[in-house]
Amino acid sequence: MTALLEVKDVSKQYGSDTLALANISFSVKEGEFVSVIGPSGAGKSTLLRCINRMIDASSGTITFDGVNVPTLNKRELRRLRTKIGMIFQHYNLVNRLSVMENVLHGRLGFKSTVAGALGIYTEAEKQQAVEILSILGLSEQMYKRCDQLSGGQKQRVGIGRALLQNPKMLLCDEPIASLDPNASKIIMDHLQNISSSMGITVLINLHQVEIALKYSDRIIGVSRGEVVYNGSPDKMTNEDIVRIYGSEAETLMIDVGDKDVGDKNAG
Ligand SMILES: Nc1ncnc2c1ncn2[C@@H]1O[C@H](COP(=O)(O)OP(=O)(O)OP(=O)(O)O)[C@@H](O)[C@H]1O
Repeated sequence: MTALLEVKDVSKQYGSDTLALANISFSVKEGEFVSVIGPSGAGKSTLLRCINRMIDASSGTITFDGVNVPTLNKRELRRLRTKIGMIFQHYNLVNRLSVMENVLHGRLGFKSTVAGALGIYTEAEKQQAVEILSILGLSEQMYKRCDQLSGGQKQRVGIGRALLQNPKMLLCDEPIASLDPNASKIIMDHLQNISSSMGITVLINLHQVEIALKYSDRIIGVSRGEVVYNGSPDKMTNEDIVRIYGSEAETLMIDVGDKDVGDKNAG
C-alpha cells in the first residue's frame, strides 16, 4: 500500500543556531496509528507543524495524499488543511461558544468567509455534528459553553471539530499533556477507535512512553531532531528508550513487555 504521508530528508533550522529537525525521513500508511516520542526539545512539535505548514520546513519533501506540501500555494494549502484535522494540547476552542458551535467550526475550511462568519451550516453538517458528539459521549454537553467543560471534555470537542472535517489524518500535538490519567485514557481510547473503526490515520506526539507503547501500531523515536527509532512497539527495548531519551531515560525505564502499564496509570 502506498504511504498517505511521506516525509523525506526534512530539516528545520530556527535562526542561525537551532537545527530542530535534521534530515528526518519516515512514512505513514493509511489507517496507521503512529506515535512520535522523544524528550523535550527533540523536535516533535516542529515536525508536526511542518506537516500541515503551520511552519515551513527549511528543506526536504513532505508528500501528503499525493501532493508535495512545501510547494503548495495558499489555495492548495487550504484544501490540504481540510484533509488534516489538528488536535492541540490546549484544545484551541472558542470558550464563549457552545460545544456544537465549536464542532461546527470544523466545516469552516469548506466555506466562503461570509458563510463562515454568519455561522451558516447545512442540516447535514449539523446532523453529522450531533452524531459525532454522541460517539464522543458529549450529547448532554452539546449546548453548553466550552468554558464550562472539564479538560477531557474540551479535548473531545477538539476531536469532534477535527472529525467534522472528514479528515484523512489527525495530527495530534501532545493531546493529553494537560489531562489527568483518567481523562487521558478516554482521549486515547477515542483516538484508537477513530483509527481502527473509521480508518483515519493518526499521527500523535506523546511524552509518555508507556502510552505510546500501548496504543501505537508504530513508534517513531526522535532525539535532537533525528529519527533514532522507527518500528513496532513490541520490538522496542530499553536500549532504544535510552537512545531516544538519553539521560532522562532512567526515570522512564519500564518493563517494555508489559503493555498494561498505561492501564494501571489510568486507574
Ligand atoms: N519558534 C521557534 N523559534 C526558535 N526556536 C524554536 C522555535 N520553536 C522551537 N524551537 C526550538 O527547536 C527545538 C525543537 O523544539 P520542539 O518544540 O519542536 O520540540 P518538542 O520535541 O516538541 O519539545 P516539547 O516536548 O518540549 O514540546 C528546541 O530546541 C526549541 O527550543
